[in-house]
Amino acid sequence: MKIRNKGFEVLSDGKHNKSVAFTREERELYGLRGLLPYSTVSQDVQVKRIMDGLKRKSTDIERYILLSLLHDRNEKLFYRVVTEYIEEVMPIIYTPTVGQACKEFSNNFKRTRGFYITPEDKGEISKILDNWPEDYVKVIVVTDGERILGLGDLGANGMGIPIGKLELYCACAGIHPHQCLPVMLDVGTNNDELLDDILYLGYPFKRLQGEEYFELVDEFVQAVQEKYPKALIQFEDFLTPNAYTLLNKYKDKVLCFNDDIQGTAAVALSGVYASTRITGIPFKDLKVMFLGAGSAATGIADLMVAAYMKEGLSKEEAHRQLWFVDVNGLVVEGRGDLMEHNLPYAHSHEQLGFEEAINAIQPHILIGATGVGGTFTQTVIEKMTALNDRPVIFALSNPTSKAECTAEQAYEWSDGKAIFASGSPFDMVNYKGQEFKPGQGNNAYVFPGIGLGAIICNAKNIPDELFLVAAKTLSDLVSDEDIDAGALYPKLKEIRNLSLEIAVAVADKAYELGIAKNQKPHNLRKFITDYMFNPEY
Ligand SMILES: NC(=O)C1=CN([C@@H]2O[C@H](COP(=O)(O)OP(=O)(O)OC[C@H]3O[C@@H](n4cnc5c(N)ncnc54)[C@H](OP(=O)(O)O)[C@@H]3O)[C@@H](O)[C@H]2O)C=CC1
Ligand SMILES: CC(=O)C(=O)O
Ligand SMILES: [Mg+2]
Repeated sequence: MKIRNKGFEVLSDGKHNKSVAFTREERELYGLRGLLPYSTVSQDVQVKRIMDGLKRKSTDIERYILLSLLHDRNEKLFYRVVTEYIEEVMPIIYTPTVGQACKEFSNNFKRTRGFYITPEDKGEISKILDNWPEDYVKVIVVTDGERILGLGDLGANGMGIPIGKLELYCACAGIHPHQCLPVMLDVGTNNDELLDDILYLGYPFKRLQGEEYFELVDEFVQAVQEKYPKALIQFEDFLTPNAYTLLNKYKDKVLCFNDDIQGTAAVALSGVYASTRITGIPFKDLKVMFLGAGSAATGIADLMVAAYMKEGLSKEEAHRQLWFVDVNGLVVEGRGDLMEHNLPYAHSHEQLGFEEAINAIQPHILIGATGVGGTFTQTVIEKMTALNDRPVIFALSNPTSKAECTAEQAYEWSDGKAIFASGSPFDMVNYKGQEFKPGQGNNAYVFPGIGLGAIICNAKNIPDELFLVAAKTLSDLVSDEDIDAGALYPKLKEIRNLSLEIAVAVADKAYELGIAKNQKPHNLRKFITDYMFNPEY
């Protein structure tokens, strides 16, 4: 470790600070004598102090604040805690608590993290980007805060999402923290409550829209390309029409992806693959019904089409296996209210309500991505159970309050038959004396590994093949023991290894496709392992 500062500056530099873990020699060297209490403790003991501190807090938002202050104070200790206790800590730094943290972002704002761009920066984004202190940014997560989880337009308060996603990049895939850049494209908000709140810290105007909006995003993308030409841009939580416009504009030219469309697709497809090991239904025969026809659901369907085609189905046959229901009922031909991404799935059929549609289509799998809690009612789950020995139910909406149904409801209403996964975590459920462990169908299982693979090989772009290979790799890592327990995903505590395996597969595929700009290392797995950030002192 190279530290140039002395004394208090060392202790207030989160990147290097070890606090009471500084040894006698280090205290002498960095001018810390007299500035710390006598005892020198190990990082293990510091981890224990933090975990004890978390237990003493009475709410998750207080735990979020404790961890966020730790992140500022001592980066390595923060990542040791997150890496070692990922199952306990992920629900705090990520969904569901990050939803609450975003709502309260302005109120709880203490120390800045990340980069803010507003319409006032037009023409100067490149210049102000020079204020960012790091030279080697590799991963950028950017949002404009218009669709934060299922919570709607949270404006600049949505900054909690890029921060949380990048924390997962470092903890789950070992990206180096100084190579991460959270970005808030603060183009205003249409949320009147925020605009009326004197504590709101964002750009206090209505959202920039149309041409001007896309020009600002374009200037940002160009500025990043110039300053950090190897950086991956992850678009996150944009409103669906903008999410698609931006993805279609940049996906072939820039190293980027939309996590809600493509990351979610990979994690859901992985769960679908795994479900076939439980139900015994061949993948190509699966009929899937989506509730919600936005970016998350359509992204999944589009990747499933590619997966079906790999199994020999034609594009048209693949589309026919996938059915959507939205607020206005079954998505069918001739409906005048559909968006472009819905059209391939608007089949010739009479228009029906959700429950009638389940009866008519008889899906094996139900995937909810509505952003509306409770939309999988008891009747819906009972209908799915009447049609299937083992109905597969994904309630993907976040945070927990927006889940289409809870884990407990899925198991109770299906009399223990449902194979269930949700976007936000649920605890184990005991139903009629049997223990059920719900899976977490969240893109957090895949985006860190996909991003790691893409930056390691310096991919030109991220085509669908890379998401397909990520999905397959993850599903192959679900153990027989997990499958026997009805789980669709491996245990979260294995996430670092899962991300490594996904990264290897993604980079390998990029080399095979000829889109990797870096030379292929002799031993790709070792090369990636050697790169990965280790939070131990
Ligand atoms: N688990 C995971 O990894 C991920 C989960 N998500 C979650 O998915 C949710 C949706 O995100 P996204 O697709 O981007 O949002 P969108 O707003 O694009 O999509 C929501 C869709 O649901 C429809 N809808 C709303 N209410 C109902 C209802 N009562 N019945 C049927 N359909 C309804 C909407 O119709 P209309 O437009 O007509 O209102 C729209 O088609 C969010 O909660 C988000 O947190 C997203 C990404 C990843
Ligand atoms: C998980 C995620 O990306 C979302 O809910 O938007
Ligand atoms: Mg998202």
